[in-house]
Amino acid sequence: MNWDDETAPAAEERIVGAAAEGDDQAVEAALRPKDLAEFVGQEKVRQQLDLVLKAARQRGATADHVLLSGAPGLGKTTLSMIIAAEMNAPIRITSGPAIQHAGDLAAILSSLQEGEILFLDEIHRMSRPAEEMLYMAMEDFRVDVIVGKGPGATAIPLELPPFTLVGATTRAGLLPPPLRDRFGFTAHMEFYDPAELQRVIHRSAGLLDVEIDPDGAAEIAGRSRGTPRIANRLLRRVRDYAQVRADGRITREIAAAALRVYEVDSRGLDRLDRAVLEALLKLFGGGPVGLSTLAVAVGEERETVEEVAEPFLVREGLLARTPRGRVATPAAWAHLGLVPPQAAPPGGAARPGATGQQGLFGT
Ligand SMILES: Nc1ncnc2c1ncn2[C@@H]1O[C@H](COP(=O)(O)OP(=O)(O)OP(=O)(O)O)[C@@H](O)[C@H]1O
Repeated sequence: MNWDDETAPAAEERIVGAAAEGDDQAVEAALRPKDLAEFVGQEKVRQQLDLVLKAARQRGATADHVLLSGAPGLGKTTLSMIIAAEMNAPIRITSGPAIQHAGDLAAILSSLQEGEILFLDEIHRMSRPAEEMLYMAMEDFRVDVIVGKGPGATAIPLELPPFTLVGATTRAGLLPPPLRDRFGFTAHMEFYDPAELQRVIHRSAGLLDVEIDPDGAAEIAGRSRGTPRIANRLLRRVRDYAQVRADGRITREIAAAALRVYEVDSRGLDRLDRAVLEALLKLFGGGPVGLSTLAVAVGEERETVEEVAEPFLVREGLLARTPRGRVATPAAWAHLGLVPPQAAPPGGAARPGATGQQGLFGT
Protein backbone atom coordinates (compact mmCIF):
# COMPACT_ATOMS: atom_id res chain seq x y z
CA MET A 1 0.00 0.00 0.00
CA ASN A 2 1.01 3.53 -0.67
CA TRP A 3 0.95 5.09 2.83
CA ASP A 4 1.71 8.54 1.51
CA ASP A 5 -1.69 8.47 -0.15
CA GLU A 6 -3.21 9.61 3.11
CA THR A 7 -0.97 12.67 3.12
CA ALA A 8 -1.88 13.79 -0.41
CA PRO A 9 -2.69 17.53 -0.60
CA ALA A 10 -6.47 17.28 -0.62
CA ALA A 11 -6.35 14.91 2.36
CA GLU A 12 -4.92 17.63 4.57
CA GLU A 13 -8.19 19.44 5.07
CA ARG A 14 -10.10 16.33 6.02
CA ILE A 15 -11.19 15.63 9.54
CA VAL A 16 -10.28 11.99 8.82
CA GLY A 17 -6.93 12.82 7.15
CA ALA A 18 -4.01 11.04 8.79
CA ALA A 19 -1.50 13.88 8.32
CA ALA A 20 -1.11 16.41 11.13
CA GLU A 21 -3.03 19.64 10.66
CA GLY A 22 -2.29 23.08 12.06
CA ASP A 23 -4.25 22.85 15.27
CA ASP A 24 -3.24 19.24 15.89
CA GLN A 25 0.33 20.01 16.76
CA ALA A 26 -0.02 21.83 20.06
CA VAL A 27 -2.65 19.40 21.34
CA GLU A 28 -0.65 16.42 20.15
CA ALA A 29 2.30 17.49 22.24
CA ALA A 30 0.06 17.45 25.31
CA LEU A 31 -1.43 14.06 24.47
CA ARG A 32 1.78 12.19 23.67
CA PRO A 33 2.48 9.22 25.93
CA LYS A 34 5.71 9.85 27.82
CA ASP A 35 6.99 6.29 28.28
CA LEU A 36 6.56 2.79 26.88
CA ALA A 37 4.10 1.82 29.61
CA GLU A 38 1.77 4.64 28.57
CA PHE A 39 2.07 3.89 24.85
CA VAL A 40 -1.09 2.03 23.84
CA GLY A 41 -1.08 -1.02 21.55
CA GLN A 42 1.71 -2.09 19.15
CA GLU A 43 2.50 -4.85 21.66
CA LYS A 44 5.25 -6.53 19.66
CA VAL A 45 7.04 -3.30 18.86
CA ARG A 46 6.81 -2.23 22.50
CA GLN A 47 8.16 -5.52 23.85
CA GLN A 48 11.02 -5.63 21.37
CA LEU A 49 11.94 -2.00 21.89
CA ASP A 50 11.79 -2.45 25.64
CA LEU A 51 14.42 -5.21 25.36
CA VAL A 52 16.64 -3.21 23.02
CA LEU A 53 16.59 -0.18 25.33
CA LYS A 54 16.97 -2.10 28.60
CA ALA A 55 19.93 -4.06 27.22
CA ALA A 56 21.63 -0.86 26.06
CA ARG A 57 21.03 0.76 29.45
CA GLN A 58 22.49 -2.25 31.27
CA ARG A 59 25.59 -2.12 29.08
CA GLY A 60 25.85 1.61 29.57
CA ALA A 61 25.94 1.94 25.78
CA THR A 62 23.93 3.95 23.29
CA ALA A 63 21.01 2.01 21.80
CA ASP A 64 21.19 0.54 18.29
CA HIS A 65 19.79 2.63 15.46
CA VAL A 66 16.02 2.17 15.13
CA LEU A 67 13.88 2.30 11.98
CA LEU A 68 10.15 2.89 12.45
CA SER A 69 7.89 2.36 9.47
CA GLY A 70 4.15 2.79 9.16
CA ALA A 71 1.35 5.07 8.03
CA PRO A 72 1.10 8.68 9.24
CA GLY A 73 -0.36 9.29 12.69
CA LEU A 74 0.43 5.86 14.16
CA GLY A 75 2.93 7.15 16.70
CA LYS A 76 6.41 7.20 15.14
CA THR A 77 7.33 10.64 16.48
CA THR A 78 5.85 9.72 19.84
CA LEU A 79 7.93 6.54 19.97
CA SER A 80 11.13 8.42 19.13
CA MET A 81 10.50 10.74 22.07
CA ILE A 82 9.83 7.76 24.30
CA ILE A 83 13.13 6.22 23.23
CA ALA A 84 14.89 9.41 24.30
CA ALA A 85 13.02 9.48 27.62
CA GLU A 86 13.75 5.80 28.32
CA MET A 87 17.44 6.34 27.52
CA ASN A 88 17.44 9.54 29.54
CA ALA A 89 18.99 11.21 26.52
CA PRO A 90 18.34 14.47 24.69
CA ILE A 91 16.62 14.32 21.32
CA ARG A 92 17.16 16.29 18.13
CA ILE A 93 14.30 16.27 15.62
CA THR A 94 14.70 16.83 11.90
CA SER A 95 13.39 15.42 8.65
CA GLY A 96 14.65 14.08 5.32
CA PRO A 97 13.33 16.99 3.22
CA ALA A 98 15.09 19.46 5.56
CA ILE A 99 18.46 17.89 4.75
CA GLN A 100 19.18 18.74 1.16
CA HIS A 101 22.98 18.87 1.28
CA ALA A 102 25.50 16.59 2.91
CA GLY A 103 26.78 19.71 4.71
CA ASP A 104 23.39 20.15 6.44
CA LEU A 105 23.71 16.65 7.84
CA ALA A 106 27.38 17.11 8.80
CA ALA A 107 26.42 20.22 10.79
CA ILE A 108 23.73 18.33 12.71
CA LEU A 109 25.83 15.23 13.32
CA SER A 110 28.87 17.16 14.52
CA SER A 111 26.82 19.04 17.08
CA LEU A 112 25.25 15.94 18.68
CA GLN A 113 26.03 15.10 22.26
CA GLU A 114 27.16 11.64 23.28
CA GLY A 115 24.13 9.30 23.45
CA GLU A 116 21.79 11.84 21.84
CA ILE A 117 18.81 10.56 19.85
CA LEU A 118 18.59 11.93 16.31
CA PHE A 119 15.05 11.60 14.99
CA LEU A 120 14.97 11.76 11.21
CA ASP A 121 11.38 11.83 9.99
CA GLU A 122 10.63 10.95 6.35
CA ILE A 123 14.10 9.52 6.04
CA HIS A 124 13.24 8.21 2.55
CA ARG A 125 13.16 11.82 1.29
CA MET A 126 16.76 12.68 2.13
CA SER A 127 19.11 13.69 -0.68
CA ARG A 128 21.46 11.07 -2.06
CA PRO A 129 24.76 12.68 -0.91
CA ALA A 130 23.36 13.13 2.61
CA GLU A 131 22.21 9.52 2.59
CA GLU A 132 25.70 8.34 1.70
CA MET A 133 27.22 10.43 4.48
CA LEU A 134 24.76 8.85 6.87
CA TYR A 135 26.00 5.32 6.07
CA MET A 136 29.44 6.04 7.50
CA ALA A 137 28.07 8.07 10.39
CA MET A 138 25.78 5.23 11.45
CA GLU A 139 28.40 2.55 11.16
CA ASP A 140 31.65 4.18 12.25
CA PHE A 141 30.48 7.37 13.99
CA ARG A 142 32.60 9.30 11.57
CA VAL A 143 32.01 11.51 8.55
CA ASP A 144 34.30 12.80 5.85
CA VAL A 145 33.86 16.50 5.35
CA ILE A 146 34.98 17.53 1.87
CA VAL A 147 36.86 20.79 1.78
CA GLY A 148 37.53 22.53 -1.53
CA LYS A 149 36.51 21.56 -5.03
CA GLY A 150 37.88 19.64 -7.99
CA PRO A 151 41.27 17.92 -7.90
CA GLY A 152 42.34 19.92 -4.84
CA ALA A 153 39.40 18.77 -2.72
CA THR A 154 40.34 16.96 0.45
CA ALA A 155 38.32 14.80 2.79
CA ILE A 156 38.77 15.68 6.43
CA PRO A 157 37.61 12.89 8.72
CA LEU A 158 35.49 14.04 11.63
CA GLU A 159 34.91 11.81 14.65
CA LEU A 160 31.33 11.84 15.99
CA PRO A 161 30.13 10.97 19.47
CA PRO A 162 28.11 7.72 19.57
CA PHE A 163 24.44 8.52 18.94
CA THR A 164 21.22 6.66 18.14
CA LEU A 165 19.50 7.39 14.87
CA VAL A 166 15.74 6.88 14.90
CA GLY A 167 14.54 6.96 11.30
CA ALA A 168 10.85 7.15 10.43
CA THR A 169 9.32 6.35 7.09
CA THR A 170 5.92 5.72 5.63
CA ARG A 171 7.59 3.51 3.03
CA ALA A 172 10.37 1.21 4.26
CA GLY A 173 10.48 -0.31 0.78
CA LEU A 174 11.82 2.96 -0.64
CA LEU A 175 14.95 2.94 1.51
CA PRO A 176 18.08 1.73 -0.24
CA PRO A 177 19.17 -1.63 1.24
CA PRO A 178 22.55 -0.27 2.48
CA LEU A 179 20.67 2.26 4.61
CA ARG A 180 18.04 -0.22 5.81
CA ASP A 181 20.75 -2.72 6.77
CA ARG A 182 22.44 -0.24 9.08
CA PHE A 183 19.50 -0.16 11.47
CA GLY A 184 19.94 -2.63 14.33
CA PHE A 185 16.22 -2.71 15.02
CA THR A 186 13.36 -2.23 12.59
CA ALA A 187 9.76 -1.95 13.71
CA HIS A 188 6.69 -1.89 11.53
CA MET A 189 3.75 -0.10 13.08
CA GLU A 190 0.31 -1.50 12.33
CA PHE A 191 -3.07 0.22 12.29
CA TYR A 192 -4.73 0.04 15.72
CA ASP A 193 -7.75 -2.12 16.42
CA PRO A 194 -10.91 -0.50 17.85
CA ALA A 195 -10.21 -1.71 21.41
CA GLU A 196 -6.76 -0.08 21.34
CA LEU A 197 -8.17 3.14 19.92
CA GLN A 198 -10.74 3.11 22.67
CA ARG A 199 -7.88 3.07 25.20
CA VAL A 200 -6.17 5.94 23.35
CA ILE A 201 -9.43 7.92 23.49
CA HIS A 202 -9.98 7.26 27.20
CA ARG A 203 -6.45 8.31 27.98
CA SER A 204 -6.73 11.50 25.91
CA ALA A 205 -10.15 12.32 27.39
CA GLY A 206 -8.59 12.08 30.85
CA LEU A 207 -5.82 14.49 29.88
CA LEU A 208 -8.31 16.89 28.29
CA ASP A 209 -10.53 16.62 31.36
CA VAL A 210 -13.50 15.36 29.37
CA GLU A 211 -16.01 12.89 30.80
CA ILE A 212 -16.62 9.99 28.41
CA ASP A 213 -18.62 6.74 28.61
CA PRO A 214 -17.05 3.49 27.36
CA ASP A 215 -19.75 3.43 24.65
CA GLY A 216 -18.93 6.98 23.63
CA ALA A 217 -15.25 6.05 23.29
CA ALA A 218 -16.19 2.94 21.29
CA GLU A 219 -18.29 5.03 18.92
CA ILE A 220 -15.39 7.41 18.21
CA ALA A 221 -12.89 4.51 17.97
CA GLY A 222 -14.94 2.78 15.27
CA ARG A 223 -14.75 5.88 13.09
CA SER A 224 -11.04 6.62 13.58
CA ARG A 225 -9.62 4.60 10.69
CA GLY A 226 -7.17 2.68 12.88
CA THR A 227 -5.20 5.86 13.59
CA PRO A 228 -4.61 7.51 17.00
CA ARG A 229 -4.14 10.96 15.45
CA ILE A 230 -7.63 10.75 13.88
CA ALA A 231 -9.09 9.36 17.12
CA ASN A 232 -7.72 12.33 19.07
CA ARG A 233 -8.99 14.79 16.47
CA LEU A 234 -12.50 13.29 16.43
CA LEU A 235 -12.51 13.28 20.23
CA ARG A 236 -11.85 17.04 20.25
CA ARG A 237 -14.69 17.71 17.80
CA VAL A 238 -17.07 15.51 19.80
CA ARG A 239 -16.01 17.30 22.98
CA ASP A 240 -17.02 20.65 21.39
CA TYR A 241 -20.41 19.22 20.47
CA ALA A 242 -20.97 17.74 23.92
CA GLN A 243 -20.09 21.05 25.52
CA VAL A 244 -22.31 23.21 23.28
CA ARG A 245 -25.29 20.91 22.73
CA ALA A 246 -25.30 18.78 25.89
CA ASP A 247 -23.89 18.68 29.40
CA GLY A 248 -20.30 18.03 28.33
CA ARG A 249 -20.37 14.26 28.87
CA ILE A 250 -19.66 12.10 25.82
CA THR A 251 -22.10 9.22 25.40
CA ARG A 252 -22.61 7.00 22.37
CA GLU A 253 -25.53 9.15 21.22
CA ILE A 254 -23.59 12.39 21.59
CA ALA A 255 -20.57 10.97 19.73
CA ALA A 256 -22.77 9.71 16.87
CA ALA A 257 -24.68 12.99 16.65
CA ALA A 258 -21.48 15.05 16.66
CA LEU A 259 -19.84 12.97 13.96
CA ARG A 260 -22.99 13.16 11.88
CA VAL A 261 -22.47 16.93 11.88
CA TYR A 262 -18.89 16.40 10.67
CA GLU A 263 -20.05 13.84 8.09
CA VAL A 264 -17.93 11.00 9.41
CA ASP A 265 -19.96 7.82 9.12
CA SER A 266 -20.04 4.66 11.22
CA ARG A 267 -16.97 3.18 9.47
CA GLY A 268 -15.00 6.42 9.35
CA LEU A 269 -15.85 7.31 5.75
CA ASP A 270 -16.22 11.01 5.06
CA ARG A 271 -18.18 12.90 2.40
CA LEU A 272 -15.63 12.25 -0.36
CA ASP A 273 -15.28 8.54 0.38
CA ARG A 274 -19.04 8.12 0.32
CA ALA A 275 -19.47 10.18 -2.85
CA VAL A 276 -17.06 7.84 -4.63
CA LEU A 277 -18.77 4.76 -3.31
CA GLU A 278 -22.26 6.07 -4.10
CA ALA A 279 -21.30 6.96 -7.67
CA LEU A 280 -19.77 3.53 -8.15
CA LEU A 281 -22.89 1.78 -6.87
CA LYS A 282 -25.71 4.02 -8.04
CA LEU A 283 -24.41 5.22 -11.40
CA PHE A 284 -22.31 2.28 -12.50
CA GLY A 285 -24.05 -0.68 -10.86
CA GLY A 286 -20.94 -1.46 -8.79
CA GLY A 287 -18.48 -1.35 -11.73
CA PRO A 288 -16.13 -2.12 -13.24
CA VAL A 289 -15.70 1.52 -14.16
CA GLY A 290 -12.57 3.44 -15.13
CA LEU A 291 -10.96 5.83 -12.67
CA SER A 292 -11.39 8.88 -14.92
CA THR A 293 -15.11 8.22 -15.37
CA LEU A 294 -15.57 7.77 -11.66
CA ALA A 295 -13.69 11.02 -10.98
CA VAL A 296 -15.89 12.97 -13.42
CA ALA A 297 -18.98 11.49 -11.80
CA VAL A 298 -17.99 12.83 -8.37
CA GLY A 299 -16.65 16.12 -9.73
CA GLU A 300 -13.11 15.54 -8.43
CA GLU A 301 -9.66 15.23 -9.96
CA ARG A 302 -8.56 11.72 -10.88
CA GLU A 303 -5.65 12.03 -8.43
CA THR A 304 -7.95 13.03 -5.58
CA VAL A 305 -10.09 9.96 -6.04
CA GLU A 306 -7.10 7.69 -6.49
CA GLU A 307 -4.86 9.07 -3.78
CA VAL A 308 -7.24 10.46 -1.18
CA ALA A 309 -10.41 8.38 -1.22
CA GLU A 310 -9.45 5.00 -2.61
CA PRO A 311 -6.70 3.81 -0.25
CA PHE A 312 -9.03 3.68 2.73
CA LEU A 313 -11.90 2.21 0.68
CA VAL A 314 -9.55 -0.53 -0.52
CA ARG A 315 -8.17 -1.10 2.98
CA GLU A 316 -11.74 -1.42 4.30
CA GLY A 317 -12.58 -3.99 1.62
CA LEU A 318 -15.24 -1.74 0.08
CA LEU A 319 -13.63 -1.17 -3.31
CA ALA A 320 -11.27 -3.23 -5.47
CA ARG A 321 -8.92 -1.94 -8.14
CA THR A 322 -8.99 -4.44 -11.02
CA PRO A 323 -7.43 -4.34 -14.50
CA ARG A 324 -10.93 -3.65 -15.88
CA GLY A 325 -11.64 -0.77 -13.52
CA ARG A 326 -12.96 -0.05 -10.05
CA VAL A 327 -15.36 -2.60 -8.59
CA ALA A 328 -17.52 -2.40 -5.47
CA THR A 329 -17.46 -5.34 -3.07
CA PRO A 330 -20.55 -6.84 -1.41
CA ALA A 331 -19.52 -4.97 1.77
CA ALA A 332 -19.89 -1.66 -0.11
CA TRP A 333 -23.49 -2.47 -1.06
CA ALA A 334 -24.23 -3.47 2.50
CA HIS A 335 -22.59 -0.35 3.92
CA LEU A 336 -24.67 2.00 1.80
CA GLY A 337 -27.80 -0.09 2.35
CA LEU A 338 -28.25 -0.80 -1.35
CA VAL A 339 -29.16 -4.01 -3.15
CA PRO A 340 -26.65 -5.30 -5.73
CA PRO A 341 -28.24 -5.70 -9.22
CA GLN A 342 -27.94 -9.51 -9.34
CA ALA A 343 -29.80 -9.79 -6.05
CA ALA A 344 -32.56 -7.41 -7.12
CA PRO A 345 -36.05 -8.85 -7.69
CA PRO A 346 -36.88 -9.84 -11.32
CA GLY A 347 -37.58 -6.81 -13.48
CA GLY A 348 -36.03 -4.45 -10.94
CA ALA A 349 -32.47 -3.16 -11.11
CA ALA A 350 -30.58 -2.04 -8.05
CA ARG A 351 -32.75 0.37 -6.19
CA PRO A 352 -30.71 3.51 -6.39
CA GLY A 353 -33.07 5.34 -4.12
CA ALA A 354 -33.24 2.64 -1.49
CA THR A 355 -30.45 3.82 0.72
CA GLY A 356 -29.96 3.15 4.36
CA GLN A 357 -28.14 6.45 4.71
CA GLN A 358 -29.71 7.40 8.01
CA GLY A 359 -28.12 4.35 9.59
CA LEU A 360 -24.64 5.21 8.34
CA PHE A 361 -23.99 7.92 10.82
CA GLY A 362 -25.36 5.96 13.74
CA THR A 363 -28.40 6.85 15.69
N1 LIG B 1 0.21 4.26 20.85
C1 LIG B 1 -0.30 5.46 21.15
N2 LIG B 1 -0.89 5.67 22.33
C2 LIG B 1 -1.44 6.87 22.62
N3 LIG B 1 -1.42 7.93 21.79
C3 LIG B 1 -0.81 7.78 20.61
C4 LIG B 1 -0.22 6.54 20.23
N4 LIG B 1 0.30 6.68 19.00
C5 LIG B 1 0.06 7.94 18.61
N5 LIG B 1 -0.61 8.60 19.57
C6 LIG B 1 -1.07 9.99 19.48
O1 LIG B 1 -1.35 10.28 18.11
C7 LIG B 1 -0.80 11.54 17.74
C8 LIG B 1 0.06 11.35 16.50
O2 LIG B 1 1.20 10.59 16.82
P1 LIG B 1 2.62 10.86 16.13
O3 LIG B 1 2.83 12.31 15.87
O4 LIG B 1 3.64 10.18 16.97
O5 LIG B 1 2.43 10.08 14.77
P2 LIG B 1 3.48 9.85 13.59
O6 LIG B 1 3.42 8.41 13.22
O7 LIG B 1 4.81 10.39 13.95
O8 LIG B 1 2.84 10.72 12.44
P3 LIG B 1 3.61 11.37 11.17
O9 LIG B 1 4.08 10.23 10.35
O10 LIG B 1 2.50 12.18 10.51
O11 LIG B 1 4.70 12.23 11.71
C9 LIG B 1 -0.06 12.06 18.97
O12 LIG B 1 -0.84 13.02 19.60
C10 LIG B 1 0.05 10.90 19.91
O13 LIG B 1 -0.21 11.34 21.22
